[in-house]
Amino acid sequence: MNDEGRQDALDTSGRRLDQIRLTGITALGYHGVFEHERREGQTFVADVVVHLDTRRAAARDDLAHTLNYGELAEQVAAVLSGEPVELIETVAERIAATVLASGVVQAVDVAVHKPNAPIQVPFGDVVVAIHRDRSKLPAAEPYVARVAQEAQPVSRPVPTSTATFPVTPAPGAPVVPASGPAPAASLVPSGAWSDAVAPAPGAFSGGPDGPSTELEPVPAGEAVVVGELVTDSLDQEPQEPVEVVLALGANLGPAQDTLRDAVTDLARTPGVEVRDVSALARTSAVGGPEQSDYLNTVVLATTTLSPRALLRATQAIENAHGRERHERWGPRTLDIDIVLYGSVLAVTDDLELPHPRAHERAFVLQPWAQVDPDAILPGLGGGPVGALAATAPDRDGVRWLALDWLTTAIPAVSGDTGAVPAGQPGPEAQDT
Ligand SMILES: Nc1ncnc2c1ncn2[C@@H]1O[C@H](COP(=O)(O)OP(=O)(O)OP(=O)(O)O)[C@@H](O)[C@H]1O
Ligand SMILES: Nc1nc2c(c(=O)[nH]1)N=C(CO)CN2
Repeated sequence: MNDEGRQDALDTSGRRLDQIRLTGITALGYHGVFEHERREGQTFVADVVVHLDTRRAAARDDLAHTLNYGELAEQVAAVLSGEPVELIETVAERIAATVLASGVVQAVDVAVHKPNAPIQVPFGDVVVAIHRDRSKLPAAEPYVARVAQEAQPVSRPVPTSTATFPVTPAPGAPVVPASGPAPAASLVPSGAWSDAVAPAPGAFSGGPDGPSTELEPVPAGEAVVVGELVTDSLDQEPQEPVEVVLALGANLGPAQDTLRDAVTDLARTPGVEVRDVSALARTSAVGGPEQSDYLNTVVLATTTLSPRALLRATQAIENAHGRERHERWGPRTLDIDIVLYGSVLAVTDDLELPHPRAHERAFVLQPWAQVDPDAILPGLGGGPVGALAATAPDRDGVRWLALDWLTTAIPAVSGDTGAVPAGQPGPEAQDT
């Protein structure tokens, strides 16, 4: 909380986000529990604080990279005067959902005031104030004004991508040249790979003929723009479940328990199905300050979430386990990296696929090779995972792999940090 009682929102690196504040948006609305409130209406007032990174907009002096406060005011007023509901809590959720529908917004504070509420004692104001972000999503759908619905959605997403992204267009999907109109949400067709993004060979052990990632087809009749910045396809849900590889690590607190709970959390995440979990590796820390050993594991899963929704889900699990970001590669209660998302290769500000350092990390490659001996890592520096593990610079730092760690406490993993004397294997551990 800051001095004014508002909550500061942080970016994924733990830094305070910028804010756009809009206060005193006023409209006549018909919300309320009582019949006379529904009939006569009354004044509702909203204050909104939008948390986002405004640097890109400022650097380019371009409204397309931030939230237009004029549109924001209209959207909020449309919710206030829109479809009546009983509770101002619901009104606040609707406003939050509508604001968060913009891809540039990371979090939002909403306060809804009802200064003339039917309260039978003298009072100044009654306010419901909420904070919502991408890990605590609003309990409402974004609001779309009825009249505007056909012509233009009120909550039009703002393009956020920094790199094009490979998409296999559906057979017969229309592709128009760069001069075509830019829709709010469209896909970049294959054949227009940028330097940063290229098609990858099959992921998992499927090799080149393995599963490929098919994202949503371009709806018939919808235009596609080549080369322009468009809504990022990393936000698009796949048509079919996609195989993903997640690397988990922990070296603060009860690391074995945390990793086991994190696997359970992943398995409970809607849209994620855990298929297999590797042995637990005890590894010496790579990079960063001097710190205790890590416990590492690799989870094979399938997902129907978009790449970025999966990132949000894994970050929410990290946060739920007390993840704090102080210094690069510093000690942590829990880290979950997305090593692979199907055959997708992408480089954007917030998500890189495959994980850019997976190919050189024995603490990822060894447990991965244990659970999937035929696995192939696509992309730059990629190759058979077992071979990469054998030559990775930190290979000697992998001390042991414990097989039954999900169901059995590993006696060698003791104390708060999970640290054990160097080289000491657990009872059902394999020396590496
Ligand atoms: N494939 C990926 N998986 C997870 N995070 C990613 C990925 N690609 C990019 N990121 C971004 O990396 C940022 C930093 O993540 P994190 O703090 O976990 O890094 P780290 O674990 O300290 O370092 P490293 O990325 O080397 O493992 C995240 O906020 C996320 O947006
Ligand atoms: N052994 C080990 N070293 C690390 C790890 C990790 O999980 N295990 N994670 C890091 C940043 O993600 C940096 N260094």
